Amino acid sequence: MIECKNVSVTYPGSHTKAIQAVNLTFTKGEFICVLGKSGAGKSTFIRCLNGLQMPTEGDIRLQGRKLNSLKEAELREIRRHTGMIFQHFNLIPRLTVIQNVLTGLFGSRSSFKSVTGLFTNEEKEAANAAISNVGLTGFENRRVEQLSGGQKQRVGIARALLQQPVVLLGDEPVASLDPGTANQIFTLLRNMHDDLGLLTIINVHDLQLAKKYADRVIALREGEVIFDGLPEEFGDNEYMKTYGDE
Ligand SMILES: Nc1ncnc2c1ncn2[C@@H]1O[C@H](COP(=O)(O)OP(=O)(O)OP(=O)(O)O)[C@@H](O)[C@H]1O
Repeated sequence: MIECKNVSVTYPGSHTKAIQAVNLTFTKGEFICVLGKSGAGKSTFIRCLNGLQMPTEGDIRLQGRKLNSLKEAELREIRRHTGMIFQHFNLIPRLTVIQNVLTGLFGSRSSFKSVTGLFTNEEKEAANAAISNVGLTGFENRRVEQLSGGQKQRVGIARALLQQPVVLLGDEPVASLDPGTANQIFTLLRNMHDDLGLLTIINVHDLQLAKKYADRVIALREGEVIFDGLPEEFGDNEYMKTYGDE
């Protein structure tokens, strides 16, 4: 479904590669966690997968289509079916839960309709269904700034759900949450993944979460893939290689 061939990214003005020569294939149905120290390249990699960051070398193909040769409109179409959730939620604090969830439709609407906030009853019903799916019924008209971190991330997930995603990407979506809430969010993501048959790829700092929820673990170190395997194969040696100081 997604194929990365020799993918490297060098940021302008940098002498080192944020990710280097990454060769990976991801298929529908896989729930993958990406591990690595701060600065290992996890965010850069995730951003490459929805075309927010273009590789400076190599190719990424999504369902056979090469991302770096697509026109902006085609890229938008791909992003429309790629849900993305973030560490800091990327919500609009002064807007309500349902207004934030409806922004998930922006990718599929004309900019005029988006800014004027005209949504059909059908779209509002779909948003309410997504809100119910993440357990936030009753909060539809609450301003997001009044919610807890876990509730905010549920809004972020509902927004992604409304996009009817094929691929779900997460950039440290539980890094700002306490361990109990982080587990609840991962349970929700895993259930959603299983119900919808998604490809899910999530960056995470917490190895225990990766081991508990993922089918496959990938570890990056200084931009290189140093582990790609089953969670149970990621032992003490792999931990040291990923997080150790040498
Ligand atoms: N916009 C940018 N411009 C220049 N360098 C960048 C940019 N974004 C990231 N980098 C550099 O690229 C490398 C990888 O960063 P990246 O954010 O992808 O790592 P990460 O594993 O997600 O880290 P963290 O866990 O701290 O978010 C780092 O050395 C970082 O300083």
